[in-house]
Amino acid sequence: MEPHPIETSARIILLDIEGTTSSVRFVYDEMFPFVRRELAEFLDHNAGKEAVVAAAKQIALDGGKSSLKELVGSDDLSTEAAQQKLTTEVIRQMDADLKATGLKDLQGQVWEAGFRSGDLRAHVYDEVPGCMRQWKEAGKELRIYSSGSIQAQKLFFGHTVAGNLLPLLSGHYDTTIGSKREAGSYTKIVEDLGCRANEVIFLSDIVAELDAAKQAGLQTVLVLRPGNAQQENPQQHPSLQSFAELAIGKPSNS
Ligand SMILES: CSCCC(=O)C(=O)COP(=O)(O)O
Ligand SMILES: [Mg+2]
Repeated sequence: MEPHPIETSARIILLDIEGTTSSVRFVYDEMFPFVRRELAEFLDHNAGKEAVVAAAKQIALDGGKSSLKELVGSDDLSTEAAQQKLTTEVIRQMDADLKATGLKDLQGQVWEAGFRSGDLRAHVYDEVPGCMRQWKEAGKELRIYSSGSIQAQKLFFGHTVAGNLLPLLSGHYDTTIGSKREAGSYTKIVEDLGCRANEVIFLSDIVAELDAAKQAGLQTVLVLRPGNAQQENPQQHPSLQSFAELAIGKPSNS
């Protein structure tokens, strides 16, 4: 039996990445292990860069320290000892699967070499590129809201298994605008977009994120992909297994 389409007249389609456009497995089996493997060498070559020190400072704060100095014993990362202490904290935060801004910033910087060399090619589900193109041609604006940093999002969509999808995207949001589980973050996104909340439809694999978006007045859709974590109370949101089930441009009942 054909799945029932989800009809929406939303003008802006806001997409999550992990578990929505792309498989959780790619992130956990390829992207995160890349960081664990390459971090020490990355720090060896890049520890003096302002962007790396800025991420390290945020990692220290996100980890409950008052400063970088409290975490690594100095205000910079010039010594091997400081780099090792930072590495230990990064691994601790990754083991805890923190979606913290500093960790995501540093991960994005480490992934850059992987995406540019071709070691990493971002997974997207088969129908995703075609649907994104179709939506864009129909006049919809496509944007990303992910815990992955904006830099990482651009690398990701610029280097997918289906080629460069970045030109299809009109904008990006990450946790610098706020947590994906807080309604206020979606209100800020709507303010940035300069539209009404119900002109935006948010697609995600996580009910807590959709609850927050719905509270802010956005339309929401739960994306069910193989390997996604089981969600509690999913019935609050319409759901789909493929982007092809989203029927755009039709009257919305929201
Ligand atoms: C380019 S995003 C890499 C994956 C990642 O780090 C992440 O946290 C994705 O989380 P999402 O909010 O997209 O579910
Ligand atoms: Mg997700």
